[in-house]
Amino acid sequence: MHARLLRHFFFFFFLRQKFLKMSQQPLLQLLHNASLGSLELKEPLNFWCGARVQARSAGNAEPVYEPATGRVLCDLPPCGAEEVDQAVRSAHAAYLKWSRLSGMERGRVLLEAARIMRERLVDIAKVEVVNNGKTLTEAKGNIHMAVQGIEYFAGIAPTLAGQHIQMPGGCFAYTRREPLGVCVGIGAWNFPLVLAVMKSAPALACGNAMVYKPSPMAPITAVILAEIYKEAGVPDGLFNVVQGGAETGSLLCHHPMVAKVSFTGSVPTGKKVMEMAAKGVKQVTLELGGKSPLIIFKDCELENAVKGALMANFLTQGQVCCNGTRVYVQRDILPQFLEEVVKRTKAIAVGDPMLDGTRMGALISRPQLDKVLGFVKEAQKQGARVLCGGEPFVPSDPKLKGGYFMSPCVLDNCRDDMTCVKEEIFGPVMSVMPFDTEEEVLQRANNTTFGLASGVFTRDVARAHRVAENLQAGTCFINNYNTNSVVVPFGGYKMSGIGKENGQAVIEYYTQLKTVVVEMGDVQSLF
Ligand SMILES: NC(=O)c1ccc[n+]([C@@H]2O[C@H](COP(=O)([O-])OP(=O)(O)OC[C@H]3O[C@@H](n4cnc5c(N)ncnc54)[C@H](O)[C@@H]3O)[C@@H](O)[C@H]2O)c1
Ligand SMILES: NCCCC=O
Repeated sequence: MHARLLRHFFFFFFLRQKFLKMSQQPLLQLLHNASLGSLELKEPLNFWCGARVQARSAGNAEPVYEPATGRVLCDLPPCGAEEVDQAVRSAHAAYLKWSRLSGMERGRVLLEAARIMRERLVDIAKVEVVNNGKTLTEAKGNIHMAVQGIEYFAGIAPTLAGQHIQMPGGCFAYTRREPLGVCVGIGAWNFPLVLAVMKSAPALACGNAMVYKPSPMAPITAVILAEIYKEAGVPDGLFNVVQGGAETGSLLCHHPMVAKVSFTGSVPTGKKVMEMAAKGVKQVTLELGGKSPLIIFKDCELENAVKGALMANFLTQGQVCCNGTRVYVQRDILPQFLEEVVKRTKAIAVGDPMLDGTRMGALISRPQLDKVLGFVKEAQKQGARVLCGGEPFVPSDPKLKGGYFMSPCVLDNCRDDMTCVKEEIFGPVMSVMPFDTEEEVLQRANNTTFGLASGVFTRDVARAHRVAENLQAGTCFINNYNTNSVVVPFGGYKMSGIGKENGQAVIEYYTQLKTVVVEMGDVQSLF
């Protein structure tokens, strides 16, 4: 009897050890070679104090879907006040250590993180495909961009410096660029890892800590990033992930130990975030939505303009904030433009996002798909003509039958007052309109509350720069579109946002400037 009990004890002890060992494996190792239709997520997706953490309560858990199949990947319980507090406190403790390192030391750790991410690029990209539905080709490009982002800010870290300012009588002042403290990042679902990196890499490079909340629709790769940072040598607690939706986000925005909120998402949520941050006089960066104009003049190189319009509308199933979805084409070339753009849109291979040849995967969710298809129907009712696409698409592979696919759509006969031209659709729908003069098109292009991006195709150099100057948008692409880069500042005008991400400009948004004034003589007192 005694021996049997002992055997049982050792058996369960062995199982427990095995389980503990498993749960300590990096998430990516568990997801190694992720594939569609098979991934099951049992591991916790929160991360603070340097470890993955199970949410306290499984209540209110929301399903996370695999967009290409419609399968449930996991149920995601949201973090509550206690968990948010733990994550913020863990970030604050790490910030006290990290902010004392030199920029060179911080940069070295970030470079190691970039090296690890590059080594695992394909595996991470596959997880992004499973969770987001975008094609593997695009996901690989996204992860490559994330690696570059970490490398870029690793390089910026040692260059952070203040100014020396001479004052009368040999006195002088100097400025110190200091971190803010605990920064919160809140992300959208369309570029899950890229957005987490675009916020965390500059934040960490500047000496801050971060608590990041991914979108509950694409929660996985942020945790992989947390594990990579840890492996690279950041102190435990420096980068944390809390999962949840609006309520968790709002707890983060209100937390008194948070110095800044960097938010990426829609305009309505951005307004709420700004209001919440205002209560604590916290800094905000808002990267919001857009309805960007792309202007194609008759003197353009037509083939490039057509390719540019496709790149401006159909990457990531059209779910890109800066997409040029209002395509203004000078009347003389409209027929040729439409013929070519429709031919190429019809040729876009929609389907299994893991396959090399696929160029369009699945939209993020069933409601998003329905919403986008609804925009197409509404456009038709308002007088637009569907030249191609705009229909649900069912791939032949039975595994993908429940996926959220649609055929990319080109709308002609559009007018500026139509819903499809005024509102952000966030799906693969291009609205095309004719114009006659430069003055007219600029007025129409700027007649919007958005101001994220814009584009112009012309061979006339003077016109290109004149149009770029007069477009009210944070970015203007000349003779291409969506050629964003980590080295170039990105951010919106008007209701599309406040602040910049990427490029050196972002340093301004993750640091504060302290002025030190030095007297070299005696105090001249009036009293
Ligand atoms: N400008 C940019 O760089 C950029 C980049 C990507 C996406 N976007 C925009 O994001 C939108 C699509 O993303 P989405 O649907 O995830 O946006 P969303 O506004 O619904 O959600 C964004 C994030 O905010 C969180 N959130 C929701 N309510 C909140 C609240 N009350 N307090 C705090 N957090 C809250 C969500 O959980 C999510 O993490 C589009 O408008 C797109 O243009 C902008
Ligand atoms: N470069 C990432 C821009 C994301 C917009 O949706």
